[in-house]
Amino acid sequence: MSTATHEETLGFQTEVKQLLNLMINSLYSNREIFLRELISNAADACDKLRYAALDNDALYEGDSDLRIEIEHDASANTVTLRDNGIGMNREDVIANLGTIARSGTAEFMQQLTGEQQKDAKLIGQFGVGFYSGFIVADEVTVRTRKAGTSAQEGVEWRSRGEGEFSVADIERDKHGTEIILHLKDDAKEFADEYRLQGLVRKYSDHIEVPVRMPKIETAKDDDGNEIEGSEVTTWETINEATALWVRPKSEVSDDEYKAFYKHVAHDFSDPLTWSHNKVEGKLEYTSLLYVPGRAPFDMFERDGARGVKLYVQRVFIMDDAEQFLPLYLRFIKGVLDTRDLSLNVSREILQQDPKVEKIKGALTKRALDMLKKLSKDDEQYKTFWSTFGSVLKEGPGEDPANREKIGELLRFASTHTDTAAQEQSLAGYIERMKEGQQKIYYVVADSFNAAKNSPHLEIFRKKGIEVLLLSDRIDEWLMTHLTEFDGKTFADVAKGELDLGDVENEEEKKAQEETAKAKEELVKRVKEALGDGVQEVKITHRLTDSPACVVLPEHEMGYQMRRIMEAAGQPLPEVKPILELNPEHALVDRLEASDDDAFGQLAHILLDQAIIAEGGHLDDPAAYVKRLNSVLTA
Ligand SMILES: Nc1ncnc2c1ncn2[C@@H]1O[C@H](COP(=O)(O)OP(=O)(O)OP(=O)(O)O)[C@@H](O)[C@H]1O
Repeated sequence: MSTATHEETLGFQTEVKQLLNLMINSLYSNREIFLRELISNAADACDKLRYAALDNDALYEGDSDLRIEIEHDASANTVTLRDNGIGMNREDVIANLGTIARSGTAEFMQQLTGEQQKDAKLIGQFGVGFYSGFIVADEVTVRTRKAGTSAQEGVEWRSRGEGEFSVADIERDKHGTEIILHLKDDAKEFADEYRLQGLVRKYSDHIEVPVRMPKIETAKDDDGNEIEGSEVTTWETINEATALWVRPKSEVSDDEYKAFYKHVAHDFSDPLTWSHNKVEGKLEYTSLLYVPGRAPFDMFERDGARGVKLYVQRVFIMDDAEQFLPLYLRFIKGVLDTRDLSLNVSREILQQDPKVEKIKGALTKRALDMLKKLSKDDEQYKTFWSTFGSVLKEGPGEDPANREKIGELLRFASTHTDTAAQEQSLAGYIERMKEGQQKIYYVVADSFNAAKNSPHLEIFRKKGIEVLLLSDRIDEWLMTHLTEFDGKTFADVAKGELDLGDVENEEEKKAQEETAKAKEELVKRVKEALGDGVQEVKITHRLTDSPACVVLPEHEMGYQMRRIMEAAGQPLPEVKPILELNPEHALVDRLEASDDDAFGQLAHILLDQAIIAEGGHLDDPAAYVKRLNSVLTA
């Protein structure tokens, strides 16, 4: 090494002193990040040289093989990081390694409280960069030369991190930067090959610049003894050195995408599909999102692992960054790599950063588009729906802005096929709608069979109108949020007035009114007999086979939701049903012809049966059995 000349000692900018102090105190428990920070700077320097060399190949000085090298010396307690990137001249060194040039730095420093935890969060937001070397080192030496300058224009920077630093001119034959960390006594653990390798793999695996470490091999004689002086150093690349998501889509094979998925998701099976996107402009990010082929064991655990692996400029930041996708897409796995966040971003900061919301919005759209594409493949989509459909049903409630897009992805069982398989899309339903039908009809019950055989479907079946058969626990909740799709509203066939729209003609409607009028007396008698047990009694044309059914007022909570809430220990005010009678039914005729005593018995039986058919529980089942038996034996 040549002698240093033009040596001067300079003071750090006040903010640097504050930052150094703070960092050393608040980041102690997280100090291994120094390596990530320095590798990241070195990789940036390589990126910058690569970019500059696009116009001027000579900047490579014959060495275009960009790389980062890490060496350690356990006896001297040093760790050295070397890159052959852009390097710095004297002016750069003083500006970059003596000040913090970012605007707003002084204001930022004023927010610091001296409280370790709070400050650690803030500092994460700020970014510690080069100065993080002082978390583990009590002295840092930087030797650097800017690519394209002469060997005499090298610079050496030294500091103990205590308020001042020295700079001197040196001769340096290679461009690029070398940083020597003289480790503190309590940080000697980092002068260890395996520790360093582990950290490189943990944090910098997908930095595309190779990070190399020396491997010293010694020749052996015939007896297996090492031959002195025969040591040969070879350089071994420690990281994978390919950021898969950075490569253009056209250059990545399906097998590579699948292999990478297994690595990211810790899954042994293949993903169903993926979506790889690079976005430039106001937001700059690359995302690679996957739909797994199977559900993780903790999908329904609220604090189970979810979210994407977050990288900032190809540097790994955190696993399970759940802020970038909504909860109803918690099954999506993948990587987000962005330039818009700081390397030291923490979970707390992610919650506050408005850029995070924007990226989340964009990723949500990507994920929904990916699912839409997947839905074109019936077989694949069946697998997806049976695995994750019930999670996706949380979507309309959680994300009203994307309700329509989510609506396109939903699949239901329906009277179209009358099977339990949830395979009908809303678009398919709308295509099959009857002329004059304005609404999408559905019924909710505790089980598929209860839904399928609900008396409320009778008129719909007769008229050939399709009804969605809903029986998942989440369905009623879903339907309170899914109020509209493609301009069509939804109607629960067991609630409110039956409205078949223009499917019924004027003549039918008139005939119904006449029947209702003719049965006014019957309705009055039934109401008197049932008293408080019902809210109202009506003549209905919903039914063809059953004598009666119970209906809830339009905006009342449905029976399925009531039962779920009651089971969860939530008391709900009692709701009285509306009893609707089928005027065409023989039992209703019999009721009408009965005398007072038998009339009362039969009216109660009809009400109780209608409740049972609905999947409801009777208040007094023994009384029902008794009444039924007395009618049967009469
Ligand atoms: N290995 C390097 N080669 C060339 N320049 C470097 C190197 N390391 C640091 N620098 C220069 O020093 C500057 C300051 O680095 P520092 O890490 O403190 O902040 P930063 O990289 O700008 O931001 P961040 O806090 O996000 O890391 C860098 O912007 C870069 O110009």
